[in-house]
Amino acid sequence: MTLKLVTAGESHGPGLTCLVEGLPAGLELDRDAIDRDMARRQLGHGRGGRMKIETDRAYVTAGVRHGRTLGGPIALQVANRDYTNWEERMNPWPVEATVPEVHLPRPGHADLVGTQKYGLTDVRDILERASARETAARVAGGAVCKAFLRTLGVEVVSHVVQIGSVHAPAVDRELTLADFDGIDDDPVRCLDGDASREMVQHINVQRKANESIGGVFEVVAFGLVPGLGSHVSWEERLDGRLAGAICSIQAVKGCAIGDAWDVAGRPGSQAHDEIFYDAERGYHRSTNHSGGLEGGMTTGDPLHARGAMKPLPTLTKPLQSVDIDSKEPAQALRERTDSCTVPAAGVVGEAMVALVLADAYRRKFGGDHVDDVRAAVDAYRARLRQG
Ligand SMILES: Cc1cc2nc3c(=O)[nH]c(=O)nc-3n(C[C@H](O)[C@H](O)[C@H](O)COP(=O)(O)O)c2cc1C
Ligand SMILES: C=C(O[C@@H]1CC(C(=O)O)=C[C@@H](OP(=O)(O)O)[C@H]1O)C(=O)O
Repeated sequence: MTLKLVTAGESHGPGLTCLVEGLPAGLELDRDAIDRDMARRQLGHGRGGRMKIETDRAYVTAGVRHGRTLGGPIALQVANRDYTNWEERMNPWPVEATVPEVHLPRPGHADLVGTQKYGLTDVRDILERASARETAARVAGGAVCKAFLRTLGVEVVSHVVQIGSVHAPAVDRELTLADFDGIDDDPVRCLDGDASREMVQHINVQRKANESIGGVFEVVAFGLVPGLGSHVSWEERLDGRLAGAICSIQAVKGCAIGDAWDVAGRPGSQAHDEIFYDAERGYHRSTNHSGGLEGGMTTGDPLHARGAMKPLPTLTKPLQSVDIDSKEPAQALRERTDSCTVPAAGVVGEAMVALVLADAYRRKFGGDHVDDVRAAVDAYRARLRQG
């Protein structure tokens, strides 16, 4: 049994759809919890004018009855409020008006290579689907995956560790779920108050200088069983699945599992997590450099996966480009834009990690009803406790 998530929709079209296929029947869903994640993705200092227009909600149109999943595909719909301002330009059907084409590709966006690949002359035919508006649909589906994980004792959270050149101080202990209480009240979703203030300042300064800003977020998952994923084939190794899911987020260019970049420069004796055993705790480790993954499998320690985001491509002082109609030099398209979305990307990262982990639970434990899954997980945990 595997889990699939598919999205459809354009940034300024009528709306977005997410289909989640492969969850068991009987899973209780909390509408408010789903919409909380939708709202969290819209937050963060550095967002642009579009977020003042949208108030995202996920409407369930299939796969759920009276708050419980039925075992079939779940369909979630998110409306684009902005569509009313774009109805002529984005109508699915022909319109009377002449809609001018966009011919100025932005360096760093999908604009140029998309028109080349698909043989299109209007950059809008590419940018509408390339836009990270699509992540609203992913977060709706991710919230359903989180509900599944929550019934198995797993929580997925995130925080921002870098904005532009400002880094949050390293934490020299394992984070706990309690550390994340109230993090959504912070304007950049950073755990350190001083760093947060500096990050906000940095965004303000860069935005004023017509710049966009990237950074790094970290997703942390608590409460996992050891042994999700597998060492036996490259496709089953969870490191690869997580890195793929995180790097699939628009503008994310790198993923680090645990202390990846740091341990690359250390001797082995300072890179690995020594193993201990006592009757009460069973096997355990006193450090977590591995980020909770060894041999492509979860160790049972908190899972840490970071995503490095490049600065957003749309600039208020545009870069050099070429008009794809006249082939003359021109400045890139200047559009309304966010200046920094690392906090939002962290929430999208949660959704993608939740999808990969929920899929890993489905692969390992199967089950048609959520009670069957819980029973299988409990039996597995009991076996591990026996040593
Ligand atoms: C939540 C979120 C919001 C984004 N907002 C913008 C934006 O306002 N302007 C922009 O140019 N890029 C934005 N991006 C990034 C682009 O969508 C992304 O750079 C583009 O799709 C090209 O893909 P690539 O950078 O992965 O190559 C955003 C990304 C995320 C995750
Ligand atoms: C709409 C969202 O993100 C958008 C992603 C995006 C891009 O180019 O990726 C460009 C901006 O959209 P617009 O062109 O309408 O201002 C962002 O606001 C969202 O996150 O919901």
